[in-house]
Amino acid sequence: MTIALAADHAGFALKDALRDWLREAGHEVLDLGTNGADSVDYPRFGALLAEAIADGRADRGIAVCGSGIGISIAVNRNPACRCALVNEPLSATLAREHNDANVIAFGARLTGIDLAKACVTAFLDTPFAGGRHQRRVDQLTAPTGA
Ligand SMILES: O=C(CO)[C@H](O)[C@H](O)[C@H](O)COP(=O)(O)O
Repeated sequence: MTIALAADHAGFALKDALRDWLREAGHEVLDLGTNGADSVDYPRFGALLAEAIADGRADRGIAVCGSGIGISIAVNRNPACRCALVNEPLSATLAREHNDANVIAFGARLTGIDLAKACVTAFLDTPFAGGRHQRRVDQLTAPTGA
């Protein structure tokens, strides 16, 4: 499984820490930037991450900005992505079980590295439950939304 990561300037340090931790654990990682504290715009990095999911370069994604809000909105503009903003591990577990989320987002100004690692572990280890949840996920991508 290849995991893509992207962040704006507010999220790059948490993104880099998660990238290094995932690589040390043996995961294939695609780092889409940004790679420093110079101010950049989260829509661009959210779109880069979403495109990597949509074209198959990555199976899962992790998006980080200051609050996690802006970049999760940006990722979710791409219909290939179901991005969940998470602040604690149960949300990451439910995002997988119920929503088949393929991207999670963090707010680096709100969530520390240890909590983020626990969320990522839940995100990577939890399968989609299917069943009634599949019907609802299908509705997310249906042309009418119904
Ligand atoms: O999009 C956001 C808020 O919804 C992110 O937190 C951004 O990282 C934030 O807006 C960046 O703010 P800054 O003052 O330009 O660093």
